[in-house]
Amino acid sequence: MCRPSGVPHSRGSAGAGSSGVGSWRFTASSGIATSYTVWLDSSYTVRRGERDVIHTESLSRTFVTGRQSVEAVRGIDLDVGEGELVAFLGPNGAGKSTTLRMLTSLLRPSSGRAVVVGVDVAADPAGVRRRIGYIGQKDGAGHSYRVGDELVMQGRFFGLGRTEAARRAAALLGSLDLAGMEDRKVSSLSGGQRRRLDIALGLINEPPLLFLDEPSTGMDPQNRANLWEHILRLREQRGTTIVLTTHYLEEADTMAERVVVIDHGRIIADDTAENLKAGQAGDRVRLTVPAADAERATARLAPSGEVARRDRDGEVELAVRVAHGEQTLPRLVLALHADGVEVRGAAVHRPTLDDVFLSLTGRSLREGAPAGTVAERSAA
Ligand SMILES: Nc1ncnc2c1ncn2[C@@H]1O[C@H](COP(=O)(O)OP(=O)(O)OP(=O)(O)O)[C@@H](O)[C@H]1O
Repeated sequence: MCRPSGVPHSRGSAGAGSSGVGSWRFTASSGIATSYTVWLDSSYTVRRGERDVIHTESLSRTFVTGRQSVEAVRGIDLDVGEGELVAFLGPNGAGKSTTLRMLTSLLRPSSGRAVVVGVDVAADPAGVRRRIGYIGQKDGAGHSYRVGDELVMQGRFFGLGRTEAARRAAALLGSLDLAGMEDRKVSSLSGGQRRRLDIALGLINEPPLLFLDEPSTGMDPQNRANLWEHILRLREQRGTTIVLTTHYLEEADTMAERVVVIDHGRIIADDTAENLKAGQAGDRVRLTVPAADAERATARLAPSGEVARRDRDGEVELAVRVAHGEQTLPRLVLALHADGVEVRGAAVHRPTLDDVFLSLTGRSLREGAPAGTVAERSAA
């Protein structure tokens, strides 16, 4: 386990109770921590919905390297209440990780402010770190340690008794598909296994506010499901507030109760996935008719909205956006039948978050997504 100097080993300043110590990892070139797990006052209790645990005002970050300047985050205003599960969704380079790193005090904002669990990130970064958990994109475990020892040690640093630390370690190893690897050295684990160990290290202290930067990237579906089971149980049992970034549209759609869509460093939408899909895209009804009936069918569909047409092999597929596809489709089919149109095929396409992004930006989230993430999931 890596423990740089300056990491507080003492009790937290706010809230009673003990605080644990986490591990840090620094890149040699920049000195910026790229992955760490942090500590919290273990007695810090969460009362869901009582207050905002995150509040930002015009939060911004510009990177300047040589003559180049990148406005990674441009004025983010965000409030997250206790117990919320929020996903940051956006294409590569949108500013998700930079936002997360400012919220976890790893990066100083260039302007604006962020208050996390009641503490200003710029004024008291150590105070923020005492109260949160963070699972970064890169591995944070000490490579020469054994897996079981690393986890128990981490639990002990958080102030857990040996028995409790061992109990939680065993439970995490089991549910993250690492059972039987207790005695293996971290360095001998595969990339995916190491990622799961990182997650276990981040969860062992059951922090009240947990940040996860692309937690499931690279995991197979089974391990992703296990991870989510853990996260959701933690939330249910402890009221943990969870903020994560993800490339998986499906993950944001089904797991997060709130999706914050980020593009070019700005929040461009912030709502439940259901509302985003209903408000931005609507359902798409597709009907296949003989080419000879296409004109009549188009005239019938036109009052619902713009009709898209695709010709193929003597048939025409017509598509139109409607508010409630499943209710609208039978009515449309009956009306077309009454008009003498032969309907050869009919389907309702529920919008995805990619449709929402497309409708907001004119671009697909799939463009530029890393292999195995948005592109693959969307194609499925
Ligand atoms: N240390 C840095 N120095 C210079 N530019 C940076 C630095 N960190 C991030 N950037 C730039 O800031 C922008 C936002 O990056 P960020 O990592 O926040 O995006 P992201 O939405 O998390 O992307 P991804 O999904 O690929 O992880 C990008 O253009 C990126 O190249």
